[in-house]
Amino acid sequence: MTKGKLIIIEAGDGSGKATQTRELCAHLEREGRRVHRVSFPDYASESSALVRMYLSGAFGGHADDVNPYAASAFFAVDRYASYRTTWKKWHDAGDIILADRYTTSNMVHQAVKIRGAREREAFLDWLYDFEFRKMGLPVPDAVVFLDMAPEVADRLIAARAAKTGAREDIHERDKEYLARCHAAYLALAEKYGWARIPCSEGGAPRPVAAIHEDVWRALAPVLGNQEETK
Ligand SMILES: Nc1ncnc2c1ncn2[C@@H]1O[C@H](COP(=O)(O)OP(=O)(O)OP(=O)(O)O)[C@@H](O)[C@H]1O
Ligand SMILES: Cc1cn([C@H]2C[C@H](O)[C@@H](COP(=O)(O)O)O2)c(=O)[nH]c1=O
Repeated sequence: MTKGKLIIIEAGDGSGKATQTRELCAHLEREGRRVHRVSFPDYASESSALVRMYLSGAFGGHADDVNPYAASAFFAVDRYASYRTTWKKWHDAGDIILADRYTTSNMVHQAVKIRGAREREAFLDWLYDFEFRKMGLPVPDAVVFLDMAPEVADRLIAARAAKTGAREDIHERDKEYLARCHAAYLALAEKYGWARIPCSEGGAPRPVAAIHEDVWRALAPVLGNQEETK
């Protein structure tokens, strides 16, 4: 059976993933494509209980307090539940699935806790085996990395928090950790051929529509887009 396409929108915290996933979904819908959005963690589901405990500091107030294997398992289990209860049927039917974060977030946000290069590689091998082979989650067809400078993302998070009153989680409030994550995103994008889209210049975010145009163009070979951006 031909499965659908699984496209991942990845980036550091507050870098525009939800915004660009929405833009891409709306564009594909205008083209008459069958497309669905999912996002991880799946905060609305009870399957994310351990993730919520971890991010709110129940196991320690710093990201590095929780070993990456344990934390990765929390996120992977949440993904498995979402796949089996929600989007497997759409993927099996040949639809396009747009995911705001995926295993790729564990590859960055958990792997950076491991300082040694050899140990980090061993972790990435373990993670691939755990999520894709043992759990049977689908391997993405394409990964788009939104490259927003950490200091710009930080301002976007602060502006959003001022509007919504949302509290920063243990990852978001650790700026040194977020800078390590950004460096890891750059390295993994290069290593795995993720499409890197520059999202800020001169200390400011690029316009949402301009970023979307680049995302659209980057995905044309995978999605078979018929036309340029509208
Ligand atoms: N290119 C942009 N220019 C200006 N503001 C933006 C841009 N992209 C996103 N924003 C705003 O920045 C904030 C963060 O964006 P968004 O929620 O899309 O990021 P995210 O990566 O999904 O965040 P998180 O990692 O916290 O889930 C939102 O308030 C959004 O409206
Ligand atoms: C899915 C997933 C996420 N993470 C990390 C990445 C972020 O720092 C948080 C989630 O925060 P968001 O602002 O709600 O996107 O969790 C991870 O380490 N592993 C994962 O699989």
